[in-house]
Amino acid sequence: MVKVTVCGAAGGIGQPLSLLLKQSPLISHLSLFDIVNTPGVAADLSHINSASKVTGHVGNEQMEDALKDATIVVIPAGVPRKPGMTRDDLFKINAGIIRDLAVGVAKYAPKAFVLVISNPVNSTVPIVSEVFKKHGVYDAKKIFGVTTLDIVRASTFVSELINADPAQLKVPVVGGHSGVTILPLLSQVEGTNKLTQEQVEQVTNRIQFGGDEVVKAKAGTGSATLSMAFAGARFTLAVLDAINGKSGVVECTYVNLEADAEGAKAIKQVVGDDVAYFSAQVQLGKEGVAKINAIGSLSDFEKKLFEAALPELKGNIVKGASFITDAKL
Ligand SMILES: NC(=O)C1=CN([C@@H]2O[C@H](COP(=O)(O)OP(=O)(O)OC[C@H]3O[C@@H](n4cnc5c(N)ncnc54)[C@H](O)[C@@H]3O)[C@@H](O)[C@H]2O)C=CC1
Ligand SMILES: O=C([O-])CC(=O)C(=O)O
Repeated sequence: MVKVTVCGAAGGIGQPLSLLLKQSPLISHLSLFDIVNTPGVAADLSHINSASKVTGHVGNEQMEDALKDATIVVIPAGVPRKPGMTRDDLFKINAGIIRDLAVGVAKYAPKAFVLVISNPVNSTVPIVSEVFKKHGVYDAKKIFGVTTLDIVRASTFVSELINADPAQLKVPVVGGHSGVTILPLLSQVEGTNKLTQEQVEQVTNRIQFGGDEVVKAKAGTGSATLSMAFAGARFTLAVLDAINGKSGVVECTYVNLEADAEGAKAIKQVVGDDVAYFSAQVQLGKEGVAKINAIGSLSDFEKKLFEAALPELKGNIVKGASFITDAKL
């Protein structure tokens, strides 16, 4: 039995993400949790003729049923940005939402893989980790920040420039998931040597601020939901493939570097000892993180991007972790 619970399932990301997951034969029970509207979403999705069972759960009193025995918990719960806001501006509201959901997961599904979509990801992942530590159920190998949308965007934008197939083109994007902390490594992609430095800088900026492009176009009605649902489903299905024993599953994802002490060594040589969380190319296995791959070679331009990213990333991590370490749960 593979149960996947989506927390925030009635939202802009939650609904299309649940639709995509309903199509997967790897899932036997899709459990939809939110503070509103999940009975309707669940009734609707349950008419789709794929094998999985769909259940809807609303509010804290139904949280245990929603979460218990879950193999994977995906969390797109919380408020999205409006124009003019940074992802960090969401901390005020989303930190508390993520803390409370993490307490529920730590109590009712302590062995689940937790996939955090809610922003600011750079801080919400440390929040989940610290809650799990306080409950004595922490396993760094199983808690992931979903940065797949950065990878999806990078494949799209770069392939337009080098005339490649976007579905096949892999562009590593490491670091964090906000503005300058998003670090696309174009120099590692075959075919990008054709680009001028100006093109490299422009497309790097577009990847870093792709979220803002959508926020602006949606003009106050929210941020990326459909492309995020696609990216979230891709990452969830990759985790499921790895759980099912598929080898060679590698995705960029934001993890605590403790998840692979050996792999972390090479990364820390580049980012320093005091960066606890980093999105890297991660090999996924049955137990979660199997190996964190090295960052690889960087161009001079990319080295400068790292310098700009690290102070903000470290600040975001400390802000998230101390929200829990300084609190009583
Ligand atoms: N990691 C990434 O790449 C991306 C992250 N996001 C983030 O995802 C989050 C959700 O975005 P949208 O779906 O557009 O927002 P939305 O407002 O459309 O949906 C959020 C859902 O969360 C629910 N919710 C609120 N508090 C809850 C709680 N305590 N328990 C369960 N559910 C709760 C709401 O009722 C709502 O249905 C935002 O924080 C956004 O910034 C968005 C795009 C990309
Ligand atoms: O930009 C936002 O606020 C939502 C997000 O994380 C993204 O689209 O990458």
